Amino acid sequence: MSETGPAIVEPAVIDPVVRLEKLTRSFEQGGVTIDVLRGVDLVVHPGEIVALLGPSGSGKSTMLQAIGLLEGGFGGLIEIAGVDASKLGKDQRAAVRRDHIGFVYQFHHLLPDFNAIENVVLPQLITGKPRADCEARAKELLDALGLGERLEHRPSKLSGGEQQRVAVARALANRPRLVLADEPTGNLDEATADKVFAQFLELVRGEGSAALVATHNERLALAMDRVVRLHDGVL
Ligand SMILES: Nc1ncnc2c1ncn2[C@@H]1O[C@H](COP(=O)(O)OP(=O)(O)OP(=O)(O)O)[C@@H](O)[C@H]1O
Repeated sequence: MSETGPAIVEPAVIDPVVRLEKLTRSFEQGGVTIDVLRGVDLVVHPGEIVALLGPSGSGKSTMLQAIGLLEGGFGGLIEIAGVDASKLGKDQRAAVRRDHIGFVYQFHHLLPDFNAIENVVLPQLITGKPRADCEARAKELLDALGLGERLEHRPSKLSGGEQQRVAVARALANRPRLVLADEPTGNLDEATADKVFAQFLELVRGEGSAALVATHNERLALAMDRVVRLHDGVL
């Protein structure tokens, strides 16, 4: 021990991946105002995998759109990786999405004219990374998802579960700090959904990303680190 005693180690200050405070969103429909989100508070920490449950129409997708910085019209605070989104313009929001967030939807939204590996390479190319590195990363992810023999297949030649696994690889390609998933296995039969979701969780955990997963499925929710429920516009 030195004369001055042991070094004092300051705890590292790590920003939450997501911080919402009093998030609100209303929609006008036929002259009626519907208050969908009425003051949602949420913190998601780095590497944490959170299930977002709630009945149909409770606002789960609306919440993911807010966090994904996909739409305006929200009240309250939305902070992503320590950045206050309300202070950002359109291009800066797009940059935060590109650098920090990966998306998986209920339907895969893969580009039909590109094969599996190309679908995972494309979102990486816009970051300016060399193509060979993008391809190596895509191959690594698709291999990990058991699609090593399907790299050259277009989406129409893949099964529903395989298509969704390519979508998972695409979401993780740029090593996002946060994955937003909206019913990621909602379009699959139960057995396939369980298998794909287990692979999704393993990969997200292995990558150290945080995830917020909207689902109706209580069984899937139990496999995650924490469950939050949206009810009457609040968590
Ligand atoms: N662009 C919009 N214009 C008007 N109303 C909207 C709009 N988007 C969503 N809503 C309404 O907001 C409410 C919440 O919708 P949202 O899709 O977020 O719910 P959800 O919990 O994801 O539902 P589900 O589980 O069925 O997907 C619904 O009543 C919906 O009709």
